[in-house]
Amino acid sequence: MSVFTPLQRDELEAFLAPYRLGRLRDFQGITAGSENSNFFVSLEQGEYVLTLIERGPTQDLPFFIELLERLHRAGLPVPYALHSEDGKALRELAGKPALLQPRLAGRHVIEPNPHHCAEVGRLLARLHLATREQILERASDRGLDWMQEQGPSLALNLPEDQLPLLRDGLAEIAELRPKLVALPRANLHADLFRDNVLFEGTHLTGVIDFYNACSGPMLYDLAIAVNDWCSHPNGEIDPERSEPLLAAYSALRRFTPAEAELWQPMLRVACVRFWLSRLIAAQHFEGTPDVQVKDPGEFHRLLVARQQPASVLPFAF
Ligand SMILES: Nc1ncnc2c1ncn2[C@@H]1O[C@H](COP(=O)(O)OP(=O)(O)OP(=O)(O)O)[C@@H](O)[C@H]1O
Ligand SMILES: N[C@@H](CCO)C(=O)O
Repeated sequence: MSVFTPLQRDELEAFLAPYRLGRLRDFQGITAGSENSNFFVSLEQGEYVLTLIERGPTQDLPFFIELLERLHRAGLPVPYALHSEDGKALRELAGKPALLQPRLAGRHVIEPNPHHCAEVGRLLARLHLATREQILERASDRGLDWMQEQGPSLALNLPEDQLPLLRDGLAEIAELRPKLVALPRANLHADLFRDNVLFEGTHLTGVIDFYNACSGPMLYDLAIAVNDWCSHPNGEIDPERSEPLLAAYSALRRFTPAEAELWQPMLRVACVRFWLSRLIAAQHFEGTPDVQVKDPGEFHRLLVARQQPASVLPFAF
């Protein structure tokens, strides 16, 4: 279970009182998640999720709050920070920045089918369309510069046979950087994995965990999503899932020729990003009880598979 900061009932009750949502019925730490501490909180007036922010610069929290507020107003199924009676959305609990959000319905889908993938494509297009005219600027703290900074030292601990792949991935990012940053931009979720989306049947009911959200090239969000939602266990892309995802997206926002040209490299950039962050997480938390560590090897496999042309962006229709 990934609860880095355990809570006592009385400190939680004191924290919740100013929301005026009734008495605390129950609360429990959430087992999923690997970055922040999350709790399901049952109050007399409903079900909520409490998040204690465990990493990242706290000066960025107003960005997340404003982005989610805007997406909520645009009708997207996202959590948003509730305000306490004195008007505060961002508060503090156990020495950590803390947010209380409505609990969204639905469950994570581990084995998505083409319908789930089409829903994810539509959701991403709606997110980009809702923000691209008036982008809330925030550079990712795990962006291209971060990859170039972290990559070489993380490479030192890699098995010999994995080194060239990472080195080539970083060289490609350095070479393509000017083209990548010139692609059409919007606000991005930047972490749209299966464990950040909720479904009831094939209906998408929630998108959570916006703590990697940033401004950047929209194509990057698609690459992240396709890598996670549409890959076979051997790392290869499954066109039965990637094509509906990309088609549903492009029905709402057409891809540009520049995006089509950079699609394969962008899939690789997204592999490098999560390969590196998982290597860091494994270094810090491997063997730590109750902390979920995701396999860095998964993104090694995906990056191997992405050396061959993997999927085509439907920019022509
Ligand atoms: N608003 C919400 N409504 C319903 N469930 C939620 C909500 N927020 C979080 N959860 C549940 O809590 C789990 C962990 O949340 P989250 O993914 O935000 O954790 P994290 O540690 O910040 O992220 P991650 O490891 O995915 O980067 C989710 O998988 C989901 O089951
Ligand atoms: N979604 C990420 C973890 C949070 O950034 C991963 O699967 O590595």
